[in-house]
Amino acid sequence: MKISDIQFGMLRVPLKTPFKTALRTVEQVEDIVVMVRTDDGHVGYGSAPATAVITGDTHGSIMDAVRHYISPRLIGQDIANLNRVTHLVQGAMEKNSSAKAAVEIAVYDLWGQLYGAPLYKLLGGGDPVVTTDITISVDYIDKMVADSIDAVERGFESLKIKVGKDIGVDIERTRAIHAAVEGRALLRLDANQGWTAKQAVYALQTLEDAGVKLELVEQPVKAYDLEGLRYVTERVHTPVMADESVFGPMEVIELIRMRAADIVNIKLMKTGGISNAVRIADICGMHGIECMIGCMLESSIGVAAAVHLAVAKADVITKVDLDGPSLCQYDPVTGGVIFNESEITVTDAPGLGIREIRGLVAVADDKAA
Ligand SMILES: C[C@H](N)C(=O)N[C@H](CCC(=O)O)C(=O)O
Ligand SMILES: [Mg+2]
Repeated sequence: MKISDIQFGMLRVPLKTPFKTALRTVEQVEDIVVMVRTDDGHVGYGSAPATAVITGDTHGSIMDAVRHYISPRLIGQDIANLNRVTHLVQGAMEKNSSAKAAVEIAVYDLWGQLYGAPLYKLLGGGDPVVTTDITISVDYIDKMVADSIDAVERGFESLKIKVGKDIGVDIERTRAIHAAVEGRALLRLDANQGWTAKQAVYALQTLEDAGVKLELVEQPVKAYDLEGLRYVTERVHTPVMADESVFGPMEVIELIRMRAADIVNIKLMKTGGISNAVRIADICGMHGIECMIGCMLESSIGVAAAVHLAVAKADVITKVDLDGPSLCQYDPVTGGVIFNESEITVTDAPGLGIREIRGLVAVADDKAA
């Protein structure tokens, strides 16, 4: 099974409600879909959103990276040599993690198809169901409380509450949601870099003193501020999770060396795909550090790959934030992973199991090769 061609499509899916964080507001998912074709007629699917404020990647940069740097190295490569192929993807250029992720996801899809096995089984197997949280966008307090109650009534047992806009209002937001859901859901805060280290300690200690128990706080300070992250981790009882501060394995090793956080958020769009995500899970497992598997605001194509990884690495990946598809008005993908609110189930279809993607629009000059 040799790679013969790589093509693109654009997939847009409207959200149920705007997605708002300290970094951005988005009204629809917009993914570049990568289709890797082989000489024996198979196609592997991958995708990447343009999360420029986090990864630096745009739709244009994703397509340019695949077209001019990654694709020329892959044409003619045999999918059976998975490690060689992923090595070529990772070494094609610096950064551009979303482009690398989209291609790697498609390659792993083909690897599963080659052996007629679902990806999670090739990655080690596991129980085929995972439970995700759901994001509560940062907004007026009443709106966030209403969204939280609605999510709990829909069966979500963990809420990922977006904060990081205004420290005083963030404390009030969290207290109001805590009071409204009355222990019916775990509360995770994600400040998306919106606080200083001192603000974070103040906010978290205030909430702790008020009896607001949080499962964790995600990325309280700027991505580059590892000292600040450690400052917070050392001063609060609430477990601190690194998200934007860590992309690949080397950054995770440094984070662990510094003891800067308690938990690591693995996202395929940061790691450049599955090969480095597996490495991170293994590094964290060796050091007794728990991981969350997260996603960007993206469609069920890329998230499906993250679900397979979560199933196979459930010993280390103990927390799941794969709610991208749940935030969409519909799932354009047929086959593969089944997203049903908080419950996500992998099937035993080969690879990712994707049979059809509705609404995929061709992009001009779509040939990556
Ligand atoms: C969608 C997911 N629950 C989430 O919140 N991810 C964000 C970044 C998503 C984005 O801006 O596209 C995060 O964990 O920071
Ligand atoms: Mg985050």
